[in-house]
Amino acid sequence: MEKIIEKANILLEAMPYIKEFSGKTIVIKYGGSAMTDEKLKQDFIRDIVLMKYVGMNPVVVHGGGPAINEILKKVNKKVEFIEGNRVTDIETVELVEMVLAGKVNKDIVAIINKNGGKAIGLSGKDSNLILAEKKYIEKNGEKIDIGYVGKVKKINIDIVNTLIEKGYIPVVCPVGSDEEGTTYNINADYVAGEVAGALKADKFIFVTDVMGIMRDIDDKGSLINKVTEEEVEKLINNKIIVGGMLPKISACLNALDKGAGKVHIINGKIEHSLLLEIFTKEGIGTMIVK
Ligand SMILES: Nc1ncnc2c1ncn2[C@@H]1O[C@H](COP(=O)(O)OP(=O)(O)O)[C@@H](O)[C@H]1O
Ligand SMILES: CC(=O)N[C@@H](CCC(=O)OP(=O)(O)O)C(=O)O
Repeated sequence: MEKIIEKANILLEAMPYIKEFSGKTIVIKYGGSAMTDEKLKQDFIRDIVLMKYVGMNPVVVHGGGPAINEILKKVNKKVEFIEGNRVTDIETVELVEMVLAGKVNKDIVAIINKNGGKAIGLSGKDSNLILAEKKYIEKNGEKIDIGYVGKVKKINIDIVNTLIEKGYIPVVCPVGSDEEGTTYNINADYVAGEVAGALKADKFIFVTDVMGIMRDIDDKGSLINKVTEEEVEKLINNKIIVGGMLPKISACLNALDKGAGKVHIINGKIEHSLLLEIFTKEGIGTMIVK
């Protein structure tokens, strides 16, 4: 009996958060590194459906870096990143689109639907959601060409709003095109930041494979619970924040600038991390503030 009463208490604990976020938009960036365990993936996606059932409006932007690497290895193509962006030749961009808009996107959509949600998969090409332009990397005063890598020029968010209004869960993959129809591979963190900004999302959550921003990757105790823009700049200059965390930080700050509410980075390798972030006072991971 006590155990059952305890369950009721746990449900009640969630009530203030259900109230706070009911009707609110929550953008979730689901990183490829957090998708690799099938059980965690199923649980994670079920939690998104639960959010919808209690009245929130989740919007998913996903990556899939490891799945792209796998395909590239199979066809003996080199995997190379410069400052968090994949060097993407014409053959690679076709494979990226196949993997992200095809397999990865539709897997997420199918799991949401299997659990009773109504998901719609979108690439940036659908309804011109992501108008892209070629991105160059600036390094030591030089402009480096990394191929078919894009940056977001404009987000046409109408289709996402329409889907939310109709009760769907939009699932967006980071492939876009320019005015001529050229396809670009875009880092999913940047796309998520732009989508969160365009929606003025009440919450924007990065789900990745580390606890959050850490002072030392090997020391769980070094997790930073809350960080300001100024502190983040110091951490970048001191090379504490490097690699895959850099585009996340830039996307967080961009989203905050454009009017997103609370921004968090959490660990998708912890069971039900999303629910713990949303439905508990303590939350988990790192919160980024301006
Ligand atoms: N200070 C830091 N704290 C935590 N992670 C960091 C930090 N600096 C760099 N990272 C790296 O960022 C990675 C997350 O980015 P990434 O691999 O691109 O994930 P995703 O697929 O979720 O986008 C972590 O696995 C970690 O290696
Ligand atoms: C240009 C660029 O780097 N695009 C990324 C797109 C996928 C992605 O961002 O996936 P994660 O979120 O899992 O890292 C790539 O090709 O890997």
